[in-house]
Amino acid sequence: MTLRLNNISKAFGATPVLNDVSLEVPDGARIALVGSSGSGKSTLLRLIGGFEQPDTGSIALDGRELSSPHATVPAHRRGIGYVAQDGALFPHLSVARNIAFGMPRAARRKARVQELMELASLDPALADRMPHQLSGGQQQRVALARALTQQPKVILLDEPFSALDTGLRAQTRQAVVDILERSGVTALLVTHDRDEALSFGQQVGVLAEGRLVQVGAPASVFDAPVDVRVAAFLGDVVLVPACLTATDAVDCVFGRVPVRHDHSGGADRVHAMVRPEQLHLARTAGPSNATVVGIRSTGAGAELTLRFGDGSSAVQATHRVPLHAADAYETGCSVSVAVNGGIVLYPGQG
Ligand SMILES: Nc1ncnc2c1ncn2[C@@H]1O[C@H](COP(=O)(O)OP(=O)(O)OP(=O)(O)O)[C@@H](O)[C@H]1O
Repeated sequence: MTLRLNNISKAFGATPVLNDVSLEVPDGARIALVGSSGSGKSTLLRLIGGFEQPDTGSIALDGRELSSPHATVPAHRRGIGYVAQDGALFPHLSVARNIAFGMPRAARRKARVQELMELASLDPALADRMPHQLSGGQQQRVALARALTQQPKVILLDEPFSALDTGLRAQTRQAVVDILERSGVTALLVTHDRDEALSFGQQVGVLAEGRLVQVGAPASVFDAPVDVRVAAFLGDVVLVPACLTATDAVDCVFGRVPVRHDHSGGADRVHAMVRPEQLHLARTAGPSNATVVGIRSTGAGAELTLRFGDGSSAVQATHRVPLHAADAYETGCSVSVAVNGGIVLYPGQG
C-alpha cells in the first residue's frame, strides 16, 4: 500500500508549520522522519492519520485520496494505525483486553489476541497484567499489537520510544522493527533522535522548519547531507576551510583529500566536512597538523579535543579513542591527522 503525500502545506493561524512536503512511502517500507522539536513531525502524522486537514496538497493511499481540497476520509475509515509516544493504553484494562479493544466485537477471540501477543513478542503470561505492571518497552509492544488488530495498511509511530531509557529504547526499537517486518505493514516513524531515525528503516527523511529537506537511505543521507545543518543534525561534523583543486580533490588542513560529494554549488570559498569517525590520528614528533588541547575520559575511552591550524583560522574538533589508545596522548602533544575516505564539500561562509 503506497502512501503518497503531494505538496502538503499546513499553517496554524499565521504560523506556517509544514511547507510543500511531498513523500512516497512504498508498500511495506519503513521510513523515519527526523527533525528538531517544532519542525512539524507530529503535525505531519496527524494529517496522515486524519486528525487534521492540510491547507493545500493531497494524501493518497494506494491511489485512493484520503485528503484533498475536494474530499476527506475520516480518521477511522483510513485503515491507518497510530502508536503514541506513551503508548496510551487504557489503564483499567488488562493487556489482553487492551489488545482486544481494537478488534471488531465479533472478532474478539482469545486465539486472535494470543496470535497478536506472539507477533509482538509478548509472553502469554502477561495477558492478565494491567498496564502499570508492565515495563515501558512491554507497554509499547502492547500498544503496537493493539494498533495491528485492525490490520491497518499503514502504522504511524509518534516518538514511540522517547519515554524509555537508553538500553530499553534500543532493545524495544529492534523488537518493533522485527514486529513490523513480520507483519509486512508500511510504517512511518517520527523522532528527534538521529540514531533512532538512522537505524529504523530503509529510508530516512529530514524535516527542518516544516520542509522535507532530504530523503534517502540512512547511509547515503548520513554520508552526503545536502547542507551543513543536516550534516550536523545527523552526526558530529568537522568543518574546515578548503581549496578546490582541478582533480576532484581539495587541499585543506588534512592535506589533499578526494571529494566524495560536492554540494558547494561552485562557490568561491568552500568548506570540507568530515565525520570525526573518519579521522585517523598518530602521535608524531615530526610534521603535524593538529594539537591535542583537551582530553576527557568517557569511561570506555577518551574524547580528545583537537585544534587544527592556528590563529583566526583554528578549527576545533573532538575525536574518540578507545581506552587502550588514550594513554598515547597528553594535552599539548602534536598529532598527525589523516582522513579515511573522502570529504563532502559545502559553500564556505564569508
Ligand atoms: N493545534 C495546534 N494549534 C496551533 N499550533 C500548533 C498546533 N499543533 C502544533 N502547533 C505548532 O506547530 C509547530 C509544530 O508542532 P509539531 O508538534 O508538529 O512539531 P514536532 O516536530 O512534532 O515537535 P516535538 O518534537 O516537540 O513534538 C509548533 O510550533 C507547534 O506549537
